Amino acid sequence: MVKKIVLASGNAGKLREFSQLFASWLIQVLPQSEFEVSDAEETGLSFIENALIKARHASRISGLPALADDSGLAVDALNGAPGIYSARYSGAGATDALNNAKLLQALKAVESTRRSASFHCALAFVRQWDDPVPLVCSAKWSGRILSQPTGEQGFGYDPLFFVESEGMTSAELPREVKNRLSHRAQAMVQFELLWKESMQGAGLA
Ligand SMILES: O=P(O)(O)OP(=O)(O)OP(=O)(O)OC[C@H]1O[C@@H](n2cnc3c(O)ncnc32)[C@H](O)[C@@H]1O
Ligand SMILES: [Mg+2]
Repeated sequence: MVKKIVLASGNAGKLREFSQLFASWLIQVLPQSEFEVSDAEETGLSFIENALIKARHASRISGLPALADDSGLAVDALNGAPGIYSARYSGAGATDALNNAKLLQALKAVESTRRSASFHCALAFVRQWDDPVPLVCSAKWSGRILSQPTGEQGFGYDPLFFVESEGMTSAELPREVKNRLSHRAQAMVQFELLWKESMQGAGLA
């Protein structure tokens, strides 16, 4: 029975959201920093490939099952950029603020009706580093990119991501609302199903 897993992420915003999303689970979820896991090189070409790379890397170093999240923002008017490069969009020394500034610059001439975008989240879970049957799932969350940052919650591109159904940015949403609607929240719903199915398959639930 899996009782302890490593969360293969160095992103404080993600770790905060996962601690809320895992709150009702009966397992211990430990950040990779507790095992001195270095950041893996994200050499994949898709969110799913990168999530698997990160999960295998954290599991190999920690010796524990590992879950990784690879996520990012795809802007339609930019042909899906920054996509898997979302964290590195503004180059070496990228920060959330620099990434947001670069995105606003790239969309400067694009009118509001053409600023549709989506957040994507891929989750990959491995029981051991070379697990041949990882649990993999993904989800997206649609919105629109504003012309100036609004809101203080969340992280990353949240202050620019306007959620039509709520009439505010994801950085203005109460955290329990983001944790119900977001790409990460939706991927977690799928992950929970896969997890339960795999535990049943193993005769553990
Ligand atoms: O790889 P790890 O260690 O998990 O941390 P990271 O920050 O490098 O994470 P990614 O490689 O998955 O890159 C994700 C990027 O997409 C952005 N992003 C992902 N989910 C987001 C969310 O819920 N709200 C705002 N931005 C998000 C985030 O700010 C990063 O720039
Ligand atoms: Mg990363």
